[in-house]
Amino acid sequence: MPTEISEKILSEVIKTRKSATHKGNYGRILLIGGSDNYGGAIIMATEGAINVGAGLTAVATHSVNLTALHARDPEAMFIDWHDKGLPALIKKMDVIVCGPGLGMSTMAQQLLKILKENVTAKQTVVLDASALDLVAQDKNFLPSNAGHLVLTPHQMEWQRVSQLRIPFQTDQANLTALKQLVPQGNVTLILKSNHTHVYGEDGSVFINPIGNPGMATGGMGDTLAGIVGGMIAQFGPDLKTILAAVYLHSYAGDQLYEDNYVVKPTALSQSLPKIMKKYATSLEKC
Ligand SMILES: NC(=O)C1=CN([C@@H]2O[C@H](COP(=O)(O)OP(=O)(O)OC[C@H]3O[C@@H](n4cnc5c(N)ncnc54)[C@H](OP(=O)(O)O)[C@@H]3O)[C@@H](O)[C@H]2O)[C@@H](O)CC1
Ligand SMILES: Nc1ncnc2c1ncn2[C@@H]1O[C@H](COP(=O)(O)OP(=O)(O)O)[C@@H](O)[C@H]1O
Ligand SMILES: [Mg+2]
Repeated sequence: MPTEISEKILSEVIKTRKSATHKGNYGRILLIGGSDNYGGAIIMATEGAINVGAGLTAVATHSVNLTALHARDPEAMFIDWHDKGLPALIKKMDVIVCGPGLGMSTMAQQLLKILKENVTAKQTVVLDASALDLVAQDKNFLPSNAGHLVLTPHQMEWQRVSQLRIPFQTDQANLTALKQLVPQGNVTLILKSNHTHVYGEDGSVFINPIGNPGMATGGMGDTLAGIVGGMIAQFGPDLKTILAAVYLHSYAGDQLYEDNYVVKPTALSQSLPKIMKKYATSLEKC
């Protein structure tokens, strides 16, 4: 039976910030994605990362997305995904999130190749959306040399990657498929649904008991990918950080759903700093 993630994970993971710190202490994150059709996806992922407090956030995307990105999020740095400086930038990062709105083009494939060639064991890679669909087509795209991998498929993306049809995605089958995909085991699977399951590298299984159907709207998973990346950038790639990120996303969604019919991903991101302050403060008082 999976263990339920509970509210206490938030105060366990979210730390009150110390005075003698600067942005470099809260992690560097690069988000890669956003084709000419799907710019919104990488912007929503970026908003997730910025609003959980990543210290420095950079975005590698199609140049057509620059104005929209900077109009919404001047906190984010930008690099054209064709830029020859991308490999050097990847090397400077703590966390790389790849996939939201990436698409399936030759360029998208090239970007995954560049990521794989430049990532090191000190870094965490979060793969979402199109990046997972490309891995489903060719397992060589998996950046297995990263120190830690986090995969965030929805059920259909996981079907494509694991070859397990949705009704057959049981915890045991998912763990077996994950082991086959990443035999070295430095991987966490966040299998998204109305009650997301999280599979740790030690074979542990967790279920998220919260969340709501107001969250069933395009961009909600992109936002989660950014939240997961931003939390790891600050608090490290432990399973607890990942569980806290999943819980926080749904907790914020539930707060908004109390008096909104639909939960907009951008509104969810806006609400995160206040929620995090509350949980960090409660730890301070202990
Ligand atoms: N604003 C933007 O720029 C946005 C851009 N986006 C970008 O679009 C790209 C494609 O990603 P995608 O997720 O939209 O398409 P795909 O992978 O084909 O999945 C849909 C298929 O899976 C099925 N399905 C079954 N179970 C499911 C489940 N639990 N959750 C979800 N789906 C489930 C589902 O079933 P059906 O609806 O038919 O019942 C359907 O057949 C990717 O790069 C992404 O980042 C989006 O992020 C949106 C906002
Ligand atoms: N009915 C629901 N109840 C709870 N959470 C939901 C529901 N529908 C969607 N979600 C959440 O929204 C997110 C959807 O992810 P995904 O399908 O990748 O969205 P997108 O690709 O459009 O950004 C997941 O985190 C999922 O858990
Ligand atoms: Mg998605």
